[in-house]
Amino acid sequence: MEIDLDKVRALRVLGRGAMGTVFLVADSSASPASLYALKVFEKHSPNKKPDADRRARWEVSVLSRLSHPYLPCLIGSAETSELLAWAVPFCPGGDLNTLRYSLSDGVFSTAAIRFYLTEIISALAHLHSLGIVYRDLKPENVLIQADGHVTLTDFDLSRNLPKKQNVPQFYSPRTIPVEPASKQHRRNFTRIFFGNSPSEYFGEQIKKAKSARVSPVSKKRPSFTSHSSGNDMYERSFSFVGTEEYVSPEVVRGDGHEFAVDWWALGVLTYEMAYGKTPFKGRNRKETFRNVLTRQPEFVGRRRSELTDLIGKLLAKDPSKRLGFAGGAEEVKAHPFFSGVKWDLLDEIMRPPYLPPIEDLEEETAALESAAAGEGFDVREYFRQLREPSPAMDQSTSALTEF
Ligand SMILES: Nc1ncnc2c1ncn2[C@@H]1O[C@H](COP(=O)(O)OP(=O)(O)OP(=O)(O)O)[C@@H](O)[C@H]1O
Repeated sequence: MEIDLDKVRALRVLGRGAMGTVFLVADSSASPASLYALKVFEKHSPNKKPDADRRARWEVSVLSRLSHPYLPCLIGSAETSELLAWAVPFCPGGDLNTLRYSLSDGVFSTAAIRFYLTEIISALAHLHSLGIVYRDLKPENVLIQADGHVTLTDFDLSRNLPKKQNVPQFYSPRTIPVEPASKQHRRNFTRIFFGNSPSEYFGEQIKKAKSARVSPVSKKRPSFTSHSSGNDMYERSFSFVGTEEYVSPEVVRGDGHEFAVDWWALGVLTYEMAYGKTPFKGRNRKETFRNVLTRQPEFVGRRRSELTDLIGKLLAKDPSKRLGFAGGAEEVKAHPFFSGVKWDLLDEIMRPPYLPPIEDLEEETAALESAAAGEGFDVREYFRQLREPSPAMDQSTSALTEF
């Protein structure tokens, strides 16, 4: 659907990321007016990351293919000479990271972990079935819908892994760009998208780490190789992307990676939900990556259980030994931690452990009322004023730009 930006009033900024600004908007072209999240990418922003244009369009194309209760759908998009904007359903419940911080002890109960994992696995299974590897699973990207169920967000780092055909051979080493931490994360997470091997970045450190590796890594490698995952042959990607504490050993090593990176990230996320911290965090990035390569997760204060067994299997350093590598999502679902889960009836049977507070939900009604009363601002004007602030800048927009 083509969104008519003349009919859209932005009510507030929901968040900012490397790719763009996300607004809560009311669209009066529908009757009654509808509320959604509008992600806006500025085409000519001076802070634009290399390749951002392609990644923004990629995100839109991924969204247009999704149809799953725990994944966002593309409501519509709009493009001007300055902006690319796309709309997805608004999730009023915040994200899993914020939710964890709101808990008194900062960790989820085993039952809550099982609930969230089943929905995330179900969403990953759908992505993988489309040949899409997500590559950015972390609590901040797990949003909570109004009914307490999850939605994964942020697909600009995802990647299509085409089935093996004629394997392209191209590989051009270049300097490794590290994305500056532009996003106001609640913790110091920097997303990384290196073009190729990170070894230049690591220097000596990676060599030390490499010497501790169990499986030898070929020094000579093509940009793509193939292997069998489930019933299909998929290529592997060699780009170095992800979020520091969530990147897998094969990404750190620059070995090439495929769907198993998502199962690794699921292991990190599960650990964080259970222990309130990620398993490999070091004092700096180099130490974190060395830990990713060499250190085993510590299960301090917890008896060995199906949960710790699941985490250990998802965090297998060798991707070919990792849960989910050979058998995909079905293999992960079959782990004893999920015994009794009715995977086909998740929405009907599973009750969310937490629901967004009623005040947060009432925001929707209030937002629609204020939009009907003519409040809000034009997103095109918002960016124009950011570029050329004028003394006459509208008070409400001014406050929002300082958000
Ligand atoms: N559907 C939504 N409902 C509510 N809030 C949302 C929604 N989508 C995104 N947000 C908010 O906007 C923030 C930025 O969104 P998103 O992560 O998609 O942007 P990004 O530019 O791709 O970020 P990143 O730097 O992680 O790539 C999120 O962290 C979240 O707080």
